[in-house]
Formats: sequence, C-alpha cells, structure tokens
Amino acid sequence: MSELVLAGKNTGLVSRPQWRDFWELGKPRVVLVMLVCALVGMVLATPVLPDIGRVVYATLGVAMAAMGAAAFNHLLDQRLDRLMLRTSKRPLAQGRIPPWQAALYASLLSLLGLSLLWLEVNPLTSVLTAAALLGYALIYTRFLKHATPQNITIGGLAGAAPPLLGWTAITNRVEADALLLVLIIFAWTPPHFWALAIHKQDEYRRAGVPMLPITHGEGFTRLQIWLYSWLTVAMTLMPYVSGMSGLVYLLLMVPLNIRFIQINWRVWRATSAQAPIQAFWFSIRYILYCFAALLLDHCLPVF
Ligand code: HEM
Ligand SMILES: CC(C)=CCC/C(C)=C/CC/C(C)=C/COP(=O)(O)OP(=O)(O)O
Repeated sequence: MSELVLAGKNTGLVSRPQWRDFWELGKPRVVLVMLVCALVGMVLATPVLPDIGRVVYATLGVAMAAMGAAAFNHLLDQRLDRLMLRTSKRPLAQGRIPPWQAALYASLLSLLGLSLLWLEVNPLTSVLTAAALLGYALIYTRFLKHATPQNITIGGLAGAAPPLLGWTAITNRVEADALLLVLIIFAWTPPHFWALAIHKQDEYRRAGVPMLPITHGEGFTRLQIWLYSWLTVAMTLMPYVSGMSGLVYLLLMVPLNIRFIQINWRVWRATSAQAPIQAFWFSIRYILYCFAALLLDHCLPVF
C-alpha cells in the first residue's frame, strides 16, 4: 500500500493534540514572511520612526488574523489535505485536532486579531484585514481553489495585503505607494505558487484540484511563470520609478532580479526536473530580500 493511501486512511488512533499542532494550524512560516512585509509597510509609511506601541499592536493583530485565516484553511481543506502527501501529516488531516476545536481556535484568533486592530490601531486596518481574512479563508479556500486555475491570481490579493495593512496601521489612509507594495507581492504569487504546483502536479491531479498545470498543461504553466516573473521585475522597479525608494533599493534589486529571471528562465526552458522546486524556494528568499531592500533604502537615505 502506498504512503499516500496510508496517509489518507483514518486509522482511528487519535493522539491528543499538542500545542505544536495548534501552532502549525496558523502556517507560522508563511505568516512570518507576511509580517515582515507588513512591518516594512509600517516603516515606509512615515519619514520618521513609527510609534512603537502601534507597531506592536498592528503586528500582533495582523499575525492573529492571518493565523486565524490559515486555521480556517486547514479546517475547510482537511479532506483534501488527507489526499496529498505534502499536506497529509497536518493536525486536522490526521485527526489529532477535532474539527470543533480548530473552528473555535480559528474563530477566537480571528476575532481577537480584528478587535485588537479596531481598538488599538484603527478601524480601517481592521476592516482591510477582515477582507484579507475572508478573501483567503473563505473565497480562495472554499470557492476559487476548486473552481478555476486562476484561483491563486485572484486569491493572491489576500496574501498580498500585508504591506497595505502595515501602511494603513500607521497612516489610517490607503495610499498609492502602499498599493505599489501590494502589486509586487500580487505579481510574485503566480511564479511562487505555480512552480510548486508543477513540482506537485501529480498530487494535485489525484486530488482533483484544478491548478494550472493540471488544466492547461505544464508547458503553458512554465510560460506563465516566465511572463509573471517579468511582471514581478517590472513591479519591483515601480518604487524607484515613483520616487518612493532610492538608488540603494535599485542597486540591491538589480542583481536580485537578474537571479530571479535566471532561475525562472530555467523553469521556462525546463532545464532540469528540479528547476521548479528550486524556483519555489528561491521565490521566498526573493520576496524577503526585496522587502529588506525597501527597508534598507528607507533607513539609509545616502543618495
Ligand atoms: C494565494 C497566494 C499564495 C499561495 C496559493 C501560496 C501557496 C503556497 C504553498 C502551497 C506553500 C507550501 C506550503 C507547505 O508545504 O506547507 C507555500 C509556502 C510558502 N509560502 Fe506561499 N502562497 C501564497 C502566498 C504567499 C505569500 C503572500 C507569502 C509571503 C509574503 C508566502 C510565503 C510562503 C512561505 C514563506 C512558504 C514556505 C513555508 C514553509 O517553509 O513551510 N506565500 N505557499
Ligand atoms: C489577514 C491575512 C493577511 C490573511 C492571509 C492569510 C494567509 C496565511 C495566506 C496564506 C497564503 C497561502 C499559504 C496559500 C496556500 O493555500 P493552499 O490551501 O493552496 O495551500 P496548502 O495546500 O498548503 O494548504
């Protein structure tokens, strides 16, 4: 019997949940990178240092709401997660956490996060965070993911929200510069995810999820990754073009973008079987370095 079939089998042996299982429900590594993007949004929103109390409350509020959204994703996807090897060891997929406890945990985290933002930051940030939460936990997970191969381009808006949430936490206004930061993550999401989708396409096919490589083939997905990579590069140049960021940012982004294009060229040309998964892991470093470059440029205004 294959590992996959075993993973999908409910053995009836349910161990007690541990705190690590609840921690995992919140997708902490993904949320950590989102928080870095939100923090950069907070710092870039003002020429002076942002109020530290506000930064702490905003970070905590966005973290709780994003982890709550991720826990809802685990809850709604528990059957699907059982069908794919990558996700089959998750706490709900394995029955280590009963669904009612996950539902309570996700609801409490989300409500606490949104309330904290409303009371200690501002209602605008709370409402925008609620929209991102619903966009990911409900619209993407429940509907788009199963309905269209464009699920992640549309659903990507929710994941791209953190720099805007950080920005509005400080300024209480939606401004064009903040939207530029959102567009960077929005354009980056397809190369980020479709690279993984190519690598894991057999699992998605067996589970019946209409991801792009399944519906339109691997070659078409590779081309889309290549085109979105160029769109991402163009978007990362916008902070310099608009004057929000300076030469430090541009000089850091040039080599980073050359590497990004090189790695995604390998995906497009299918130079090796490992190219997509290498591009997926590089995409995470790329988005972190890009936001680090924005921060450094803002804090080192030498040019
Ligand atoms: C709709 C948009 C997105 C989709 C569909 C997506 C999809 C995925 C998937 C399927 C994984 C693998 C997770 C796993 O194996 O547990 C992953 C990993 C990851 N994603 Fe995304 N992602 C999206 C947006 C984002 C955003 C906006 C960020 C951060 C700004 C991000 C950061 C990460 C990180 C850091 C990981 C690695 C997690 C680990 O080490 O386990 N993702 N993503
Ligand atoms: C408030 C706010 C900022 C909300 C955003 C919340 C959030 C954690 C978004 C994560 C994006 C992501 C990892 C999508 C993959 O879901 P998937 O179900 O396709 O992946 P999976 O198969 O690994 O579960």
